[in-house]
Amino acid sequence: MTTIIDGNEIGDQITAGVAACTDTLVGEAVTPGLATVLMSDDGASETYVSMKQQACEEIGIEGFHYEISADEPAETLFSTIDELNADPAVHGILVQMPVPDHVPKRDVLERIDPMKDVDGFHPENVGRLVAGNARYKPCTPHGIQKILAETGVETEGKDAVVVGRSDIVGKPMANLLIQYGPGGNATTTVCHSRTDDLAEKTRNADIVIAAAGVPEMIDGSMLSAGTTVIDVGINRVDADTEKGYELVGDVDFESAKAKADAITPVPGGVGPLTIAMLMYNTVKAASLQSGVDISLP
Ligand SMILES: NC(=O)C1=CN([C@@H]2O[C@H](COP(=O)(O)OP(=O)(O)OC[C@H]3O[C@@H](n4cnc5c(N)ncnc54)[C@H](OP(=O)(O)O)[C@@H]3O)[C@@H](O)[C@H]2O)C=CC1
Ligand SMILES: Nc1nc(=O)c2c([nH]1)NC[C@@H]1CN(c3ccc(C(=O)N[C@@H](CCC(=O)O)C(=O)O)cc3)C=[N+]21
Repeated sequence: MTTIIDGNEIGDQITAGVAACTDTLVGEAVTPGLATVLMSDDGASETYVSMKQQACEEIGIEGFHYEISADEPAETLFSTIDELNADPAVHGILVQMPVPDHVPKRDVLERIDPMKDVDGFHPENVGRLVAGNARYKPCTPHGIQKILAETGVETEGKDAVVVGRSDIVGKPMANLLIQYGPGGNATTTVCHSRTDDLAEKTRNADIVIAAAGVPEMIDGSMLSAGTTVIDVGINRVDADTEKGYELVGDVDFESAKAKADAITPVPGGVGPLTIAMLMYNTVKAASLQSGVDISLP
């Protein structure tokens, strides 16, 4: 029997632990605060940002939301970040990616105070992660680590294949998988659009993590029996539904399920963990900035 991993359930468990930490902080007169900044007219980005704000509300984290029109100069975004860096009520800052083409992404990430960088994208935090001394683990890869642990999937000594090398998902995921200790010690291959014979790589894997942004590109024929399949992809494809689209992953769910030992669905797989780990990092940020100790799950 293939296990269909329930990301909503695992996410809820983590969120409950984070909510308890929030209560501890509030009892010490520290209300964790998360600022989200959206500079895009993209519908999907708006959906994700509002989900993040809703999660804050449910847990008792104070949410601050900023919208900047996509045709504003980069300077407008920079000055918003400067204000949030200086605001003691804001412990975490998330600038929703992607930003418009005229805004230099690297300058945005470097502008955020690394102590408030709850995405973990600032070079200082990336460096710490690579050095094995992470402050804020990037939310999606950290969430995937939690999924694997909760599902009882051992990573040590296993062959893991990460499809995608983005700064948000692929690279930090591979870095976590090769760390020493629990959730790491995997022999990790990172594939991308220039990889020759991807199927040969994925067929040799015990764990496949698909984060390419290409609808249903990994199918059952590319997998060996018994593989754990983590589908990060969230693709909107045109469909005759109320919203006019349907969400599909980077994995062809039915054919992959037939081969897999365990598999995450889309939606309801990795996505809820990304949000849960963002709440986790925000509470950690509030603890680090206030000096109030908490024991995160
Ligand atoms: N569930 C969640 O919480 C989240 C989901 N996502 C989703 O995950 C997916 C990936 O996101 P993100 O990492 O930001 O995407 P990017 O577009 O930044 O990166 C995609 C990566 O996949 C590689 N790639 C593209 N096509 C192929 C191919 N045919 N074969 C092999 N590799 C390929 C690219 O290679 P190259 O570098 O050579 O161009 C690149 O490294 C998207 O669908 C996104 O919506 C993202 C974040 C969170
Ligand atoms: N600075 C920054 N940080 C991010 O973490 C970040 C970002 N930019 N840009 C875009 C990606 C994407 N992302 C998702 C988060 C949750 C779901 C999620 O919860 N999805 C639901 C379904 C959502 C729906 O219905 O559309 C699910 O999979 O069940 C998806 C995608 C965070 N990202």
